[in-house]
Amino acid sequence: MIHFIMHDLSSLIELKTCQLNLWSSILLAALVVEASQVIYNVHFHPLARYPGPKLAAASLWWQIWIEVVTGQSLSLKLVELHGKYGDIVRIGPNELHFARPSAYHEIYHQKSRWSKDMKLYHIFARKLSTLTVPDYATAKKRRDITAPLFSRKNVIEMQHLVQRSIDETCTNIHTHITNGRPLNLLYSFRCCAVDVVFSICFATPLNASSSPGFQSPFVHAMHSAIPVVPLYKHFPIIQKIMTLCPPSIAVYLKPELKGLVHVHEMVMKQVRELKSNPGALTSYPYRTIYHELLSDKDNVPSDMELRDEAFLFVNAGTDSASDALFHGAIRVIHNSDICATLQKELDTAWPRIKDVPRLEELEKLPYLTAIIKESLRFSRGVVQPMTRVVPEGGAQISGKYIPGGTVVGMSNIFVHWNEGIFPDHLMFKPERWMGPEAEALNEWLVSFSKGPRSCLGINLGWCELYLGFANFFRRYDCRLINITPADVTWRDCYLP
Ligand code: HEM
Repeated sequence: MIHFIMHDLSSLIELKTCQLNLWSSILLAALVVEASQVIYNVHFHPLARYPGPKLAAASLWWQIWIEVVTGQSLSLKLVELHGKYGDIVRIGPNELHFARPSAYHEIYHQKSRWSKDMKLYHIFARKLSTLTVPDYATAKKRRDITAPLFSRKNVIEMQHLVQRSIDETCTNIHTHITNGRPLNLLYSFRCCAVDVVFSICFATPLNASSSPGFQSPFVHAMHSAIPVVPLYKHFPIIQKIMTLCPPSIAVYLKPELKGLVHVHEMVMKQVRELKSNPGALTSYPYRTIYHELLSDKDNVPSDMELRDEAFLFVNAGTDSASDALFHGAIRVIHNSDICATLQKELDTAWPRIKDVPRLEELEKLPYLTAIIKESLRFSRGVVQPMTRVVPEGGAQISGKYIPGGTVVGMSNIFVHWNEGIFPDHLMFKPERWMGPEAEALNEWLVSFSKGPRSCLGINLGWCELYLGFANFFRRYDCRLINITPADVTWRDCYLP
């Protein structure tokens, strides 16, 4: 008996030792592979001759350290790195970042057919949308479908919808004023912008602009979801798990997401109704994205494609426009001379408050136009380098040959903060956009990006900014309470 037990015990020990040996061999093999990869990346990779932190060249963990562990802004870190290493910096084993402004036009140029780098663009849970489709050809087809909705002609026709959301925002602002309560400017602009997207794109009201205190649960949810972007960028698995998580559990884990879940259900309901009964579109008061997306009977998008496209427009159209309004407005309010000059121009062009001018008239106002451009320059838009993949055969960027397959990008702050182009770049100076030399400056306003993947909603964005600034400063005299523009800090999470 004892003999048998001893025998079993020794086989068990042998098995355990064997398992242990197996695990240590696997671990050792993994370490050898990783170490060889690091040696290859640093010394033999085609990008090995480009300067930059050795750790960044060695492994992706350098970016994870910067963005996820220490919570720094990649774009701000890049300012420091370019100061040290020059115009081109290697910021990943296969990634280069550029600082010379002319490189912006070389990467995001109109003739470029370069793909988006999915390491960045998978951060969007909505994979099937125009923004997240990586290759040029597929994206072009997708863009062409909804482009008529965002053409200048259509935006001019539909501007009353933008004005309607602004009027609703102003009614809510009025309630604040009569109750003597201060206004959360960022949230009021966010609510207005999201309502514009809902009315133009879906012909469905969200009524965020009327929410008490502009505390729309949806806007709140969107805002609280942004800081998680760097984590999703580097650990897509976490995002996948969160996407698969049933809404009730997601809300239980993060109650702020309630508004997002509600809107998700709202969008899905509209999508399912239209898929089962496309004829219902004839009862809509005007054309929406669904009219365009469902127009090709031979190529009907899936429910998921429709949902992803819908969410793209909400995401793309909300923060960008409202951030520009916010950053511009606080700077205008902060500087009484700028504010007075703007209000004088608006009072002259818009003498009777009830006769609201049209976009076409506002576009002729030079100071308002200059305010908008300077606000766009200050608001940063998509601040993270929008990464693209250099096609086979390579390309010339910043005077250097860049091999095919390299991921390249440039944050817009390297253009908008360039002293040579924008002297005193940290000062809000609308005048820089006026006068004889100002025309040449337009090429350096890159908030909407450039090239075939630049902003599809640019005309709508401009419309919101013209009507938004004009209405706000024609109707109200404001002052900042317990805050100056310098107090507004930001962190790069794709958007600021
Ligand atoms: C001031 C307002 C806006 C700014 C500054 C802005 C900026 C941008 C930027 C920089 C991109 C390129 C993103 C990238 O490649 O990573 C982009 C793309 C896009 N924007 Fe805007 N945007 C604004 C408003 C809007 C609006 C109102 C809409 C529509 C409702 C919109 C729809 C889109 C779409 C569909 C794309 C994807 C284009 C593509 O990938 O081919 N944007 N926007």
